[in-house]
Amino acid sequence: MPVFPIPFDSVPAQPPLLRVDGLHWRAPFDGAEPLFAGLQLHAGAGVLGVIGDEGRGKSALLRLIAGELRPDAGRIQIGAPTDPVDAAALRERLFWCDPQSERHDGLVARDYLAMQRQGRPGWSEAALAAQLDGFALHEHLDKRLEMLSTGTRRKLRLAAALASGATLVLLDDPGAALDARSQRHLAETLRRHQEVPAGQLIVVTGHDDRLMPAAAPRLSLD
Ligand SMILES: Nc1ncnc2c1ncn2[C@@H]1O[C@H](COP(=O)(O)OP(=O)(O)OP(=O)(O)O)[C@@H](O)[C@H]1O
Repeated sequence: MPVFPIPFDSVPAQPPLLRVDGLHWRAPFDGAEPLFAGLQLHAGAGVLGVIGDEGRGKSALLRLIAGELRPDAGRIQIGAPTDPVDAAALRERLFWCDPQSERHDGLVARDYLAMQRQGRPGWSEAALAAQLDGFALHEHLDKRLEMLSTGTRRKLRLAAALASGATLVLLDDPGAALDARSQRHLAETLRRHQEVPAGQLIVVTGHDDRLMPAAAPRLSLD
């Protein structure tokens, strides 16, 4: 297992939207190696790729950033240091697109989207429409999530993430289980976002950087 520190500044000229300082974490089971030992990561608006083989800690890093896992040591800050830290403010700032989640599977797709829209002042109907077109989701909007294929469910979650307007969007292995057309659409969406990031950071994990815009910075966990 790799052990860091990695000094990493994706776009040093911009104010960071994500700061990870001195992150230490190991999985809570006997014999687990530390996955992060002093990770430093400051990233500004745009796309950040987190690349690594199986088990390198890509999902764990996103869960640590999302607050689902507790760091053993270190600080994680989303947005400016002066931003409020209550749950509503965090919801505005963060969209965590967890592909493993089954939380919303009983909802009809358009109700899932309506629920995700709540409490997100940056939500964009235009961005949502572009994602529904790009991922060919219109015909699925009246179905419950549990009736959808794995790929379609993932596309629906990605559409919500990309419409959310959250300051920080975390996409865990978004290319997995996507058809070729959807992969092209996602790569194009990320490329455009890298060109015009509009104050938003999208963190994308993957085993390789196929989906990443050429200009986007990468953090390798290998
Ligand atoms: N929520 C968790 N609780 C306990 N251990 C975890 C948790 N998430 C990950 N781990 C452990 O951390 C290690 C890294 O797993 P992780 O899923 O982050 O890797 P990954 O790079 O995302 O791999 P993959 O490409 O296979 O998804 C594994 O040993 C895993 O068992």
